Amino acid sequence: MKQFNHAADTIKLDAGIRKILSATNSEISVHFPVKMDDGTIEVFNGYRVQHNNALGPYKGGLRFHPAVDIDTARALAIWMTWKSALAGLPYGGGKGGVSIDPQAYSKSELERITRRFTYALGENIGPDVDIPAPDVNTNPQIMAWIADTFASTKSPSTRMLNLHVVTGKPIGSGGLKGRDRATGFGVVASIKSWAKLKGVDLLNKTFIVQGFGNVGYWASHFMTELGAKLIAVQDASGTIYNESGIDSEQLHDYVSINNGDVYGYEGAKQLENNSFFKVECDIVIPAALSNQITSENADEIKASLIAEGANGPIDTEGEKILLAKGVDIIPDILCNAGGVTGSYYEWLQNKRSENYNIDTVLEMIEEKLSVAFSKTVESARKYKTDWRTGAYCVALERIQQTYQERGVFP
Ligand SMILES: NC(=O)C1=CN([C@@H]2O[C@H](COP(=O)(O)OP(=O)(O)OC[C@H]3O[C@@H](n4cnc5c(N)ncnc54)[C@H](O)[C@@H]3O)[C@@H](O)[C@H]2O)C=CC1
Ligand SMILES: O=C(O)CCC(=O)C(=O)O
Repeated sequence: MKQFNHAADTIKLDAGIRKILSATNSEISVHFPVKMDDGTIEVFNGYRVQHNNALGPYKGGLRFHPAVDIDTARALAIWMTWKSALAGLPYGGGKGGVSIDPQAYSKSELERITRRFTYALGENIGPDVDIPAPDVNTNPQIMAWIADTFASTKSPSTRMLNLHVVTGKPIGSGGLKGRDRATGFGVVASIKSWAKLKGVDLLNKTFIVQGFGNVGYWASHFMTELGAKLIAVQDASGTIYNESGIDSEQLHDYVSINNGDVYGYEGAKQLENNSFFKVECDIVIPAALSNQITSENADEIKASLIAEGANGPIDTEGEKILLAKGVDIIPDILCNAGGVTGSYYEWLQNKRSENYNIDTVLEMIEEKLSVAFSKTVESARKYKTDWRTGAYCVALERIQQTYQERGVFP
């Protein structure tokens, strides 16, 4: 809300529209029972926050993590509204999840948890209402279970018309070729736009990545393709470092047989977790959780660019320190918008009964992100402000225009 209020002041946002955008439209909290493998019953807490739908159906991921609660879902939903608006997509913002550690459950328990959660959300989601997608600890398999459960509640004649209630599905279930890599690809597309703007050659530039899941891995993959060198990775299991370079593909293979964890990878040495942001490098890509860079550690960062793959990785105090040091920050709502943009093409593909090929998808994503990057930089110049505020101003101006043209239902 601090970020929003600062941008709202900057563009002198209409007072009524500021009031509308300061509140979430709905906050759904559900408690649902699931039978465990041993026959006992557990009750889980799930959330879906729908912030604003002035531009189109609510859109945003579902997270399965112990830290998920209504506050987390609220912040993430609000960021989705700005992200979709900045990328020029016909969506509003929503986000949600279930408060669980998925590693503590078997695959069949996770399937039942997902299906009961979907059932509990009922008509609050739908292809033209609110369209979830993957986020932390959720994946294409989980999206397929959601699509199947939601569609199964419809009459046989309309069942197949409802599969695009979620995006990020497996390819065989209507998924988009390239959605798996869309977010990491978009992070690197934004870094390329930055490099072009600043006249920086990315060849041999060093980078470090926090989080080596969907976003962290694919960002590393595409950075490596450009000739940049990955030298440190941190995830929930620990921190690894190799100044000669870490092979992102080898690490990915290791992680996939090591329970998702980088810990123990032999091609790098282990570091203390609190040394990660101190690593000397050119680019930092946070691709894990929020509030990782704060007033406690912002000063340790030596890179010239932070590309926010994660949502909200830098808190407002940390950001002040970084900006004062002259560090460039590509803000989350721009930098990681490749994911929701890919989701948009999946949704369109399903609506139109089409199949896009992967090259077309990546080209379309790069084009949209490049436009959003230019608009952000122009807006920051116009308002003499930082890129995050510039990006928010573009998003708020688009939403303001919609409200001004359509009015508010009496
Ligand atoms: N998946 C997507 O399409 C999108 C994801 N994002 C954001 O990117 C971030 C990562 O999401 P995904 O890659 O999808 O999740 P993921 O579940 O695939 O990977 C999460 C990674 O973060 C690591 N992690 C968790 N807790 C950590 C901690 N305390 N310290 C360091 N690392 C930690 C995990 O070990 C894992 O490597 C999240 O902030 C998410 O909201 C943003 C846009 C789209
Ligand atoms: O793909 C989507 O719809 C949303 C992805 C997401 O949750 C995010 O951008 O934070």
